[in-house]
Amino acid sequence: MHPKAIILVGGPSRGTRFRPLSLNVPKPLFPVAGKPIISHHIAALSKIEDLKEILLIGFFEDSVFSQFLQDAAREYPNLHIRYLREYQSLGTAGGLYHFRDEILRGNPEQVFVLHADVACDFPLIQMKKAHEGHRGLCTILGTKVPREVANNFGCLVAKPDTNEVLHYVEKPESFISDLISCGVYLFDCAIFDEIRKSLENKKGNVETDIYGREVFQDGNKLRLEQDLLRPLAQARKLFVYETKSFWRQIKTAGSAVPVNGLYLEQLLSTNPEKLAKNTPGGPEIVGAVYIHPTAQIDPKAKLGPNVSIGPNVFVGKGVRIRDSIILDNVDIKQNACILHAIVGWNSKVGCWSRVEGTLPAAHNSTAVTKNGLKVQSVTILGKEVTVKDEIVIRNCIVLPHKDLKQSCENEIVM
Ligand SMILES: Nc1nc2c(ncn2[C@@H]2O[C@H](COP(=O)(O)OP(=O)(O)O[C@H]3O[C@H](CO)[C@@H](O)[C@H](O)[C@@H]3O)[C@@H](O)[C@H]2O)c(=O)[nH]1
Repeated sequence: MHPKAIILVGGPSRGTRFRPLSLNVPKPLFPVAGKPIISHHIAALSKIEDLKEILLIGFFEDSVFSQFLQDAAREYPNLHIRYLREYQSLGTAGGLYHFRDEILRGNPEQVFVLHADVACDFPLIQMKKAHEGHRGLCTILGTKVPREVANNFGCLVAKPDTNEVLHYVEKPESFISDLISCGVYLFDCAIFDEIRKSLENKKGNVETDIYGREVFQDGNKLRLEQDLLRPLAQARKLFVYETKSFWRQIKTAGSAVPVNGLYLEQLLSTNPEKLAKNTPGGPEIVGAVYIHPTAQIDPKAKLGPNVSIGPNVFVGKGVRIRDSIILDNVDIKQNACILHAIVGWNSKVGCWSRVEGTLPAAHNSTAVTKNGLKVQSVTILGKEVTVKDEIVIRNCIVLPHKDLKQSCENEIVM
């Protein structure tokens, strides 16, 4: 079987919850565990036999992905990776339909579709095996989540013996199931006939643009979930493959911290040579820590677990960093402490200062409630923020280019 793959990368307007980080980098390219979010998708896809082509579909400007595509071509010379731009947001299935000729070129039999904003170990080979063992048109990756958060996702009710999906309900109002869709699918290419059918059902909402292309009237995008998966479940053509391994959405900027930790933990068991080690005369490393080769870490610093340090970062004597992402060119002066935080590009943290979020993030949430108010549990410093010596920044989001001269807590610093 010869499959292709699509990564739905979305577009700029959807990155608002990812602020302030999305002001400087589109979310799909934000680095977790030392590489852009979608590089983790591509690494998993590269292991599928006979998969030669990956299409990123979204509505960012073309230039956004050009450097990334050049780097990916060097890393995966056998994969053809391209970006296809929707002229406007067409919805999660609209882009698939719009680019159907590109997708079907070369007659693939199957197509993987992956949301860019999820993190997991992408058990694609196992999904493919399961898919080829049943008569469905789609196998969807599912996972169990705590009951109280299940309604934020696409919920699945499946037959336990056959994994056939009996009901699919997108973000239901009341509890239906704790088995949810992970945003990772494997479709037979016959799915394009189903998309055509659901398009015909929406016919009243379709117009033809000046180029003769079918477009959906604004607000009537073609949605993979409601317009395709739900009817597929009704027709008994949808099956679930449940993962017992980690899975997490990346919606808010703060959610990058736990995702970074999950990918680092995965590296610890699969490729520990990519992680930092304790060496004589080196800094103290606890658990899974990634350090870019160009970063300079004082031997008296202590890092980890769950820390990623980007290129050209300088970490001074006595610094303590845990559960954090430190982006390129950051300068952390001696005895500073960074916990549950993201420190943006070119920022500076002064001596003896603390930049911290108070709690490890709960499952699929980075907000905690204090006196009835929602506060951040991760502190995020945007690009080029300066934190003066001996101050404490706790549970704050700090927009780029701010100069913090006094301590602050539970604030959005604009
Ligand atoms: N190309 C393109 N991509 C899009 C568009 N709209 C969304 N996306 C991409 O599609 C993915 C899903 O985004 P949302 O539409 O925001 O859906 P959601 O709230 O994340 O929920 C979806 O994902 C959950 C798993 O993370 C599912 O549980 C849920 O059922 C649903 O499929 C993201 O990667 C997003 O960038 C679009 O118009 N065009």
